[in-house]
Amino acid sequence: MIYTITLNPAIDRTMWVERIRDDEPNRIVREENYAGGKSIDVSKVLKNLGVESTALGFIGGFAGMELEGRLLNEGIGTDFIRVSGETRTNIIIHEISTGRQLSFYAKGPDIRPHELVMLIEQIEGLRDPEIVTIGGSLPPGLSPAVYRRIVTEAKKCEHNGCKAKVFLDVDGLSLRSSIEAAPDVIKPNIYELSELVGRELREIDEVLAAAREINRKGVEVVLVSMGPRGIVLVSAHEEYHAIPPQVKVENTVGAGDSSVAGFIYGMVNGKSLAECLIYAVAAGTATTLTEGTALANMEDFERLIPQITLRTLKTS
Ligand SMILES: Nc1ncnc2c1ncn2[C@@H]1O[C@H](COP(=O)(O)OP(=O)(O)OP(=O)(O)O)[C@@H](O)[C@H]1O
Ligand SMILES: O=P(O)(O)OC[C@@]1(O)O[C@H](CO)[C@@H](O)[C@@H]1O
Repeated sequence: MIYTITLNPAIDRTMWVERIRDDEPNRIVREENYAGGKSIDVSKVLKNLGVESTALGFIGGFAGMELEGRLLNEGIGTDFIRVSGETRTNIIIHEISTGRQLSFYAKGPDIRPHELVMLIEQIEGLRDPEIVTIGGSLPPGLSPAVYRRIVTEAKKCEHNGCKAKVFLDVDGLSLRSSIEAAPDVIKPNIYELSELVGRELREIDEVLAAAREINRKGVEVVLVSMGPRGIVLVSAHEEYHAIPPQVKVENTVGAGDSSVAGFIYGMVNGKSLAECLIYAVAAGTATTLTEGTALANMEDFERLIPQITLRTLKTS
Protein backbone atom coordinates (compact mmCIF):
# COMPACT_ATOMS: atom_id res chain seq x y z
CA MET A 1 0.00 0.00 0.00
CA ILE A 2 1.06 3.59 -0.61
CA TYR A 3 0.45 5.98 2.28
CA THR A 4 0.43 9.75 1.85
CA ILE A 5 0.83 11.92 4.96
CA THR A 6 -0.41 15.52 5.09
CA LEU A 7 -0.07 17.18 8.50
CA ASN A 8 -1.85 20.37 7.40
CA PRO A 9 -4.56 19.51 4.84
CA ALA A 10 -6.75 22.27 3.46
CA ILE A 11 -9.91 23.01 1.64
CA ASP A 12 -8.66 24.97 -1.37
CA ARG A 13 -11.46 27.48 -1.92
CA THR A 14 -10.90 28.60 -5.49
CA MET A 15 -12.65 31.66 -6.92
CA TRP A 16 -12.70 33.33 -10.30
CA VAL A 17 -13.24 37.09 -10.72
CA GLU A 18 -13.15 39.04 -13.96
CA ARG A 19 -10.79 41.72 -12.63
CA ILE A 20 -9.64 42.44 -9.08
CA ARG A 21 -10.60 45.99 -8.04
CA ASP A 22 -9.57 47.54 -4.76
CA ASP A 23 -12.20 50.27 -4.71
CA GLU A 24 -15.46 48.33 -5.18
CA PRO A 25 -16.95 44.91 -4.38
CA ASN A 26 -15.42 42.09 -6.42
CA ARG A 27 -18.13 39.83 -7.84
CA ILE A 28 -17.20 36.15 -7.89
CA VAL A 29 -18.22 34.55 -11.18
CA ARG A 30 -17.32 30.97 -10.27
CA GLU A 31 -16.24 29.16 -7.13
CA GLU A 32 -15.09 25.61 -6.37
CA ASN A 33 -13.84 23.81 -3.28
CA TYR A 34 -11.12 21.18 -3.62
CA ALA A 35 -9.60 18.82 -1.06
CA GLY A 36 -6.02 20.11 -0.85
CA GLY A 37 -2.68 19.78 0.86
CA LYS A 38 0.56 18.48 -0.62
CA SER A 39 0.35 14.72 -0.03
CA ILE A 40 -3.42 14.70 -0.49
CA ASP A 41 -2.65 16.01 -3.98
CA VAL A 42 -0.29 13.07 -4.44
CA SER A 43 -3.15 10.68 -3.56
CA LYS A 44 -5.46 12.47 -6.00
CA VAL A 45 -3.03 12.31 -8.93
CA LEU A 46 -2.19 8.67 -8.15
CA LYS A 47 -5.92 7.94 -8.28
CA ASN A 48 -6.17 9.67 -11.66
CA LEU A 49 -3.32 7.45 -12.85
CA GLY A 50 -5.03 4.30 -11.53
CA VAL A 51 -2.89 3.78 -8.39
CA GLU A 52 -4.55 3.28 -4.98
CA SER A 53 -3.25 4.99 -1.85
CA THR A 54 -4.44 5.86 1.65
CA ALA A 55 -4.33 9.47 2.82
CA LEU A 56 -3.22 10.05 6.43
CA GLY A 57 -2.83 13.19 8.53
CA PHE A 58 -4.89 15.47 10.75
CA ILE A 59 -8.40 16.69 10.00
CA GLY A 60 -10.89 18.50 12.20
CA GLY A 61 -14.24 20.28 12.29
CA PHE A 62 -16.67 20.84 9.47
CA ALA A 63 -13.94 21.66 6.92
CA GLY A 64 -12.19 18.41 7.86
CA MET A 65 -15.39 16.45 7.24
CA GLU A 66 -15.87 18.19 3.92
CA LEU A 67 -12.31 17.30 2.93
CA GLU A 68 -12.74 13.67 3.93
CA GLY A 69 -16.09 13.47 2.12
CA ARG A 70 -14.57 14.87 -1.05
CA LEU A 71 -11.79 12.28 -1.00
CA LEU A 72 -14.34 9.53 -0.33
CA ASN A 73 -16.34 10.71 -3.32
CA GLU A 74 -13.21 10.53 -5.47
CA GLY A 75 -12.66 6.93 -4.31
CA ILE A 76 -9.53 7.74 -2.28
CA GLY A 77 -8.93 5.75 0.91
CA THR A 78 -8.38 7.80 4.09
CA ASP A 79 -7.45 7.10 7.70
CA PHE A 80 -7.11 10.55 9.28
CA ILE A 81 -6.53 11.40 12.94
CA ARG A 82 -9.39 13.64 14.07
CA VAL A 83 -8.21 16.73 15.93
CA SER A 84 -10.02 19.26 18.12
CA GLY A 85 -9.22 22.25 15.84
CA GLU A 86 -10.72 23.07 12.43
CA THR A 87 -9.01 22.12 9.15
CA ARG A 88 -7.87 25.28 7.35
CA THR A 89 -9.37 26.82 4.23
CA ASN A 90 -6.92 28.31 1.73
CA ILE A 91 -8.12 30.98 -0.69
CA ILE A 92 -7.04 30.95 -4.32
CA ILE A 93 -8.26 33.75 -6.61
CA HIS A 94 -7.97 33.67 -10.39
CA GLU A 95 -8.26 36.95 -12.22
CA ILE A 96 -9.79 35.93 -15.54
CA SER A 97 -8.78 39.04 -17.53
CA THR A 98 -5.06 38.66 -16.75
CA GLY A 99 -4.65 34.98 -15.82
CA ARG A 100 -3.12 36.19 -12.52
CA GLN A 101 -3.45 33.85 -9.55
CA LEU A 102 -3.40 35.00 -5.90
CA SER A 103 -3.06 32.43 -3.12
CA PHE A 104 -3.65 32.94 0.60
CA TYR A 105 -2.60 30.02 2.76
CA ALA A 106 -4.08 29.74 6.25
CA LYS A 107 -2.02 28.55 9.24
CA GLY A 108 -4.18 25.57 10.13
CA PRO A 109 -5.40 24.26 13.49
CA ASP A 110 -3.24 23.84 16.60
CA ILE A 111 -2.20 20.23 16.91
CA ARG A 112 -2.18 19.07 20.54
CA PRO A 113 0.56 16.75 21.82
CA HIS A 114 -1.76 13.75 22.27
CA GLU A 115 -2.98 14.15 18.67
CA LEU A 116 0.62 14.04 17.45
CA VAL A 117 1.28 10.89 19.48
CA MET A 118 -1.77 9.23 17.87
CA LEU A 119 -0.30 9.90 14.42
CA ILE A 120 3.15 8.60 15.35
CA GLU A 121 1.59 5.41 16.75
CA GLN A 122 -0.40 5.00 13.55
CA ILE A 123 2.78 5.32 11.44
CA GLU A 124 4.61 2.80 13.66
CA GLY A 125 1.82 0.31 12.98
CA LEU A 126 1.37 0.85 9.21
CA ARG A 127 0.49 -2.39 7.46
CA ASP A 128 2.49 -3.40 4.40
CA PRO A 129 3.71 0.07 3.34
CA GLU A 130 5.51 0.02 0.01
CA ILE A 131 5.87 3.80 -0.23
CA VAL A 132 5.21 6.53 2.34
CA THR A 133 5.13 10.11 1.08
CA ILE A 134 5.13 13.11 3.40
CA GLY A 135 4.52 16.69 2.33
CA GLY A 136 3.38 20.21 3.11
CA SER A 137 3.61 22.83 5.82
CA LEU A 138 3.56 22.21 9.55
CA PRO A 139 0.40 23.23 11.39
CA PRO A 140 0.83 25.36 14.54
CA GLY A 141 1.92 23.42 17.61
CA LEU A 142 4.32 21.15 15.71
CA SER A 143 8.07 21.70 15.35
CA PRO A 144 10.25 20.67 12.36
CA ALA A 145 11.56 17.83 14.55
CA VAL A 146 8.22 16.11 13.95
CA TYR A 147 9.07 15.54 10.29
CA ARG A 148 12.40 14.00 11.25
CA ARG A 149 10.60 11.59 13.61
CA ILE A 150 7.98 10.71 10.98
CA VAL A 151 10.69 9.95 8.40
CA THR A 152 12.55 7.81 10.96
CA GLU A 153 9.43 5.82 11.87
CA ALA A 154 8.30 5.45 8.24
CA LYS A 155 11.73 4.13 7.27
CA LYS A 156 11.39 1.33 9.83
CA CYS A 157 8.13 0.07 8.26
CA GLU A 158 8.40 -3.07 6.15
CA HIS A 159 6.71 -4.27 2.94
CA ASN A 160 7.27 -7.91 1.99
CA GLY A 161 10.41 -7.93 4.16
CA CYS A 162 11.77 -4.75 2.49
CA LYS A 163 11.89 -1.31 4.04
CA ALA A 164 9.28 1.19 2.83
CA LYS A 165 10.57 3.89 0.46
CA VAL A 166 10.06 7.30 2.07
CA PHE A 167 9.43 10.42 -0.03
CA LEU A 168 9.66 13.89 1.53
CA ASP A 169 8.38 17.13 -0.01
CA VAL A 170 8.75 19.84 2.63
CA ASP A 171 10.74 23.07 2.81
CA GLY A 172 12.71 25.34 5.14
CA LEU A 173 13.60 24.08 8.59
CA SER A 174 11.43 20.98 8.15
CA LEU A 175 13.56 19.89 5.18
CA ARG A 176 16.85 20.80 6.87
CA SER A 177 16.10 18.85 10.03
CA SER A 178 14.71 15.80 8.17
CA ILE A 179 17.74 15.30 5.93
CA GLU A 180 19.53 13.71 8.91
CA ALA A 181 16.86 10.99 8.95
CA ALA A 182 17.79 10.22 5.29
CA PRO A 183 14.46 10.06 3.44
CA ASP A 184 14.86 7.94 0.26
CA VAL A 185 13.59 10.62 -2.14
CA ILE A 186 13.21 14.38 -1.71
CA LYS A 187 11.70 16.85 -4.19
CA PRO A 188 12.67 20.40 -3.36
CA ASN A 189 12.13 23.03 -6.01
CA ILE A 190 15.19 25.07 -7.00
CA TYR A 191 14.42 27.80 -4.42
CA GLU A 192 13.94 25.29 -1.61
CA LEU A 193 17.24 23.60 -2.51
CA SER A 194 18.96 27.01 -2.64
CA GLU A 195 17.72 27.71 0.88
CA LEU A 196 18.85 24.28 2.05
CA VAL A 197 22.43 24.66 0.79
CA GLY A 198 22.60 28.36 1.66
CA ARG A 199 23.41 29.76 -1.80
CA GLU A 200 21.39 30.90 -4.79
CA LEU A 201 21.21 28.24 -7.52
CA ARG A 202 20.48 29.20 -11.11
CA GLU A 203 22.42 27.10 -13.63
CA ILE A 204 22.03 23.32 -14.01
CA ASP A 205 25.66 22.76 -12.93
CA GLU A 206 24.98 24.64 -9.70
CA VAL A 207 21.82 22.58 -9.11
CA LEU A 208 23.73 19.34 -9.74
CA ALA A 209 26.50 20.26 -7.29
CA ALA A 210 23.96 21.11 -4.57
CA ALA A 211 21.91 17.96 -5.18
CA ARG A 212 25.07 15.82 -4.97
CA GLU A 213 25.86 17.33 -1.55
CA ILE A 214 22.44 16.20 -0.32
CA ASN A 215 22.77 12.78 -1.99
CA ARG A 216 26.06 12.26 -0.13
CA LYS A 217 24.23 12.90 3.15
CA GLY A 218 22.24 9.70 2.55
CA VAL A 219 19.26 10.79 0.44
CA GLU A 220 19.16 8.16 -2.32
CA VAL A 221 17.38 10.25 -4.97
CA VAL A 222 17.26 14.05 -5.10
CA LEU A 223 14.69 15.51 -7.51
CA VAL A 224 15.01 19.24 -8.07
CA SER A 225 12.01 20.76 -9.83
CA MET A 226 12.46 23.98 -11.78
CA GLY A 227 9.00 24.83 -13.18
CA PRO A 228 9.12 25.03 -17.02
CA ARG A 229 12.81 23.93 -16.95
CA GLY A 230 11.75 20.47 -15.74
CA ILE A 231 13.43 18.31 -13.13
CA VAL A 232 17.04 17.30 -12.36
CA LEU A 233 17.56 13.85 -10.80
CA VAL A 234 20.70 13.05 -8.84
CA SER A 235 21.49 9.63 -7.35
CA ALA A 236 24.83 7.97 -6.58
CA HIS A 237 25.15 6.35 -10.02
CA GLU A 238 22.73 8.19 -12.31
CA GLU A 239 22.00 11.82 -13.11
CA TYR A 240 19.41 13.13 -15.57
CA HIS A 241 17.61 16.29 -16.58
CA ALA A 242 14.10 15.94 -18.03
CA ILE A 243 12.49 18.93 -19.75
CA PRO A 244 8.78 19.41 -20.58
CA PRO A 245 7.51 20.84 -23.87
CA GLN A 246 6.24 24.42 -23.92
CA VAL A 247 2.58 24.44 -22.89
CA LYS A 248 -0.18 26.95 -22.23
CA VAL A 249 -0.23 27.08 -18.44
CA GLU A 250 -3.63 27.40 -16.72
CA ASN A 251 -2.60 26.80 -13.12
CA THR A 252 0.57 25.73 -11.32
CA VAL A 253 -0.97 24.85 -7.93
CA GLY A 254 -0.07 21.24 -7.17
CA ALA A 255 2.42 20.83 -10.07
CA GLY A 256 5.18 19.76 -7.68
CA ASP A 257 2.88 17.30 -5.86
CA SER A 258 1.87 15.87 -9.23
CA SER A 259 5.54 15.31 -10.07
CA VAL A 260 5.93 13.30 -6.87
CA ALA A 261 2.88 11.23 -7.88
CA GLY A 262 4.26 10.70 -11.41
CA PHE A 263 7.56 9.45 -9.99
CA ILE A 264 5.74 7.05 -7.63
CA TYR A 265 3.60 5.83 -10.54
CA GLY A 266 6.84 4.84 -12.29
CA MET A 267 8.23 3.12 -9.20
CA VAL A 268 5.14 0.99 -8.56
CA ASN A 269 5.24 -0.05 -12.22
CA GLY A 270 8.87 -1.19 -11.84
CA LYS A 271 10.33 1.48 -14.12
CA SER A 272 13.94 2.73 -14.21
CA LEU A 273 14.94 6.00 -12.52
CA ALA A 274 15.07 7.73 -15.92
CA GLU A 275 11.52 6.60 -16.78
CA CYS A 276 10.23 7.59 -13.32
CA LEU A 277 11.72 11.05 -13.92
CA ILE A 278 9.98 11.37 -17.29
CA TYR A 279 6.69 10.45 -15.59
CA ALA A 280 7.35 13.02 -12.86
CA VAL A 281 7.77 15.79 -15.44
CA ALA A 282 4.78 14.62 -17.50
CA ALA A 283 2.51 14.57 -14.43
CA GLY A 284 3.68 18.00 -13.23
CA THR A 285 3.15 19.55 -16.64
CA ALA A 286 -0.22 17.78 -17.04
CA THR A 287 -1.38 19.59 -13.91
CA THR A 288 -0.42 22.97 -15.35
CA LEU A 289 -2.92 22.35 -18.17
CA THR A 290 -5.90 22.05 -15.79
CA GLU A 291 -8.18 24.81 -14.53
CA GLY A 292 -8.48 26.03 -10.94
CA THR A 293 -6.57 23.72 -8.62
CA ALA A 294 -7.57 20.58 -10.55
CA LEU A 295 -4.73 18.10 -11.05
CA ALA A 296 -3.14 15.94 -13.78
CA ASN A 297 -5.37 13.50 -15.63
CA MET A 298 -4.35 10.27 -17.37
CA GLU A 299 -5.06 11.56 -20.89
CA ASP A 300 -2.76 14.61 -20.63
CA PHE A 301 -0.16 12.57 -18.73
CA GLU A 302 0.05 9.88 -21.44
CA ARG A 303 0.04 12.46 -24.23
CA LEU A 304 2.93 14.38 -22.63
CA ILE A 305 5.23 11.40 -21.92
CA PRO A 306 6.69 11.16 -25.47
CA GLN A 307 7.13 14.95 -25.50
CA ILE A 308 9.54 15.01 -22.55
CA THR A 309 13.22 15.47 -23.45
CA LEU A 310 15.63 13.40 -21.35
CA ARG A 311 19.29 14.42 -21.02
CA THR A 312 21.50 11.76 -19.48
CA LEU A 313 24.18 13.51 -17.44
CA LYS A 314 25.77 10.48 -15.78
CA THR A 315 25.32 6.69 -15.69
CA SER A 316 27.62 4.03 -14.27
N1 LIG B 1 5.31 26.69 -16.68
C1 LIG B 1 5.40 25.37 -16.76
N2 LIG B 1 5.42 24.76 -17.98
C2 LIG B 1 5.52 23.41 -18.10
N3 LIG B 1 5.61 22.58 -17.02
C3 LIG B 1 5.60 23.14 -15.80
C4 LIG B 1 5.50 24.55 -15.59
N4 LIG B 1 5.51 24.80 -14.25
C5 LIG B 1 5.62 23.59 -13.65
N5 LIG B 1 5.68 22.60 -14.57
C6 LIG B 1 5.82 21.16 -14.34
O1 LIG B 1 5.58 20.84 -12.99
C7 LIG B 1 6.78 20.34 -12.39
C8 LIG B 1 6.87 20.84 -10.96
O2 LIG B 1 6.78 22.26 -10.96
P1 LIG B 1 7.55 23.20 -9.94
O3 LIG B 1 8.99 23.11 -10.12
O4 LIG B 1 6.93 24.55 -10.15
O5 LIG B 1 7.18 22.53 -8.55
P2 LIG B 1 6.86 23.20 -7.15
O6 LIG B 1 7.57 24.51 -7.01
O7 LIG B 1 7.07 22.17 -6.13
O8 LIG B 1 5.31 23.44 -7.38
P3 LIG B 1 4.10 23.70 -6.35
O9 LIG B 1 4.72 24.06 -5.01
O10 LIG B 1 3.35 24.82 -7.01
O11 LIG B 1 3.34 22.43 -6.34
C9 LIG B 1 7.90 20.84 -13.30
O12 LIG B 1 9.02 20.02 -13.21
C10 LIG B 1 7.24 20.73 -14.67
O13 LIG B 1 7.20 19.40 -15.12
O1 LIG C 1 0.70 25.32 2.94
P1 LIG C 1 1.33 24.10 2.33
O2 LIG C 1 1.03 22.86 3.13
O3 LIG C 1 2.79 24.27 2.04
O4 LIG C 1 0.66 23.92 0.90
C1 LIG C 1 -0.73 23.79 0.79
C2 LIG C 1 -1.11 23.75 -0.65
O5 LIG C 1 -0.69 24.91 -1.29
O6 LIG C 1 -0.46 22.68 -1.29
C3 LIG C 1 -1.24 22.24 -2.39
C4 LIG C 1 -0.53 22.60 -3.68
O7 LIG C 1 0.78 22.13 -3.67
C5 LIG C 1 -2.60 22.93 -2.24
O8 LIG C 1 -3.60 21.96 -2.38
C6 LIG C 1 -2.58 23.50 -0.86
O9 LIG C 1 -3.37 24.67 -0.73
